Amino acid sequence: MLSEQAQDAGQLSTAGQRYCIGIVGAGSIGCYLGAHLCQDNALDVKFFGRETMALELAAHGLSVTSFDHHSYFAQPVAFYSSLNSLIECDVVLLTVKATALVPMLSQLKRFLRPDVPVVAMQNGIGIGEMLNQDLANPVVRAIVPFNVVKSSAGQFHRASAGAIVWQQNSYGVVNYIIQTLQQLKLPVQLCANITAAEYGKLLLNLNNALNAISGLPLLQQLLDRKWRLLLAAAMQEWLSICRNAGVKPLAYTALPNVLLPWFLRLPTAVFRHVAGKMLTIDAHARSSMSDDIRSHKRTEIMFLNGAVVRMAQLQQIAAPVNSVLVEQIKRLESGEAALPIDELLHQAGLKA
Ligand SMILES: NC(=O)C1=CN([C@@H]2O[C@H](COP(=O)(O)OP(=O)(O)OC[C@H]3O[C@@H](n4cnc5c(N)ncnc54)[C@H](OP(=O)(O)O)[C@@H]3O)[C@@H](O)[C@H]2O)C=CC1
Ligand SMILES: CC(C)(CO)C(=O)C(=O)O
Repeated sequence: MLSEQAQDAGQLSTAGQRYCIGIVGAGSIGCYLGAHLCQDNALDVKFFGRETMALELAAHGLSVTSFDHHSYFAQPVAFYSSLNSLIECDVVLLTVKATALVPMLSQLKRFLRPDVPVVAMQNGIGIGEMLNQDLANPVVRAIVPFNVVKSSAGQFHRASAGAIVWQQNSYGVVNYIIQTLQQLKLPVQLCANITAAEYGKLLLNLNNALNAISGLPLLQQLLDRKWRLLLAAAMQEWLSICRNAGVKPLAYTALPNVLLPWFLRLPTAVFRHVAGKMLTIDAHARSSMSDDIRSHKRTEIMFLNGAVVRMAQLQQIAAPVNSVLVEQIKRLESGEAALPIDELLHQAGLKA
């Protein structure tokens, strides 16, 4: 049964079955989505992740909040630091970072039943292909457009807006999850052309590296024209590659993608005015790559700006701006400082 709030919104059915959902990689995105799904008593939600997270959720419960004031609390949370219980799952929401996929694959192969759909929620391109190469299970892609940050022990906060894009699919359990989230006021969008959805999200994620290099909160970084000039140039490179590849990236903002670079180059006062609602983002939000750098973790750079550089090489064109960004993130990963913005603009051949 769904909670009262969800029941009010319409009819859902599990056809009498109690679905068991595995959230594999219970961090920001996994805990945020999992807390929503725990509101539905027809679902048995199991979280798989690190022991430190298990202890944290045992002590504090799991709560989620959002910039739009929707909040949920879940306790007790069924948390496992070993993956053995994956065997019970009817579906997996795979929410580890893209960098953790390879070691995770062997575990999934070992414990998952072969018919169980795996929903891959990573940022980046080529994720579905990578999983399909090594995993017999069906893979469904889903793309999260909003930002989630851990705000305190056991608490995850959605800091920006947007509907999760789900690849159209025929798996009853996946479609049940989609409807449940929608009824719990977490917007969803179904998409037949998942390549377009991935490519469109990558356009926005090109800012993850810039945000990490700047060390600033997203809002502050976006309100600085020098950083926007770099982002506009990085986007321009990716849009040219998409055009050459014959893919029209899905738009995640109110503006058409092709206008984004122009829009970013506007003077800040005009940008702020025109952006209006597009800048609905908490003052403290940062990209997930910025969080990785601050916690000394490996970043997803090779799945983002690194993928742009690889595709540019395949198309035999240059992507100097994204190459500079990859280089800078590698510096940060190895503990060196990144170059100042004026130097970056210079290296990228741009003038402020
Ligand atoms: N956070 C955000 O705002 C957004 C994130 N995304 C994307 O969603 C994906 C997930 O990101 P996010 O939730 O931020 O990542 P997190 O790092 O917060 O969560 C992943 C969790 O999985 C754990 N983990 C990794 N490998 C294993 C393993 N083998 N066994 C158990 N636990 C494991 C990690 O632990 P440890 O760190 O110790 O390895 C971590 O706690 C990424 O691809 C990201 O780009 C997309 C949109 C927004
Ligand atoms: C939501 C967004 C675009 C925020 O930067 C993101 O995908 C991330 O942080 O990884």
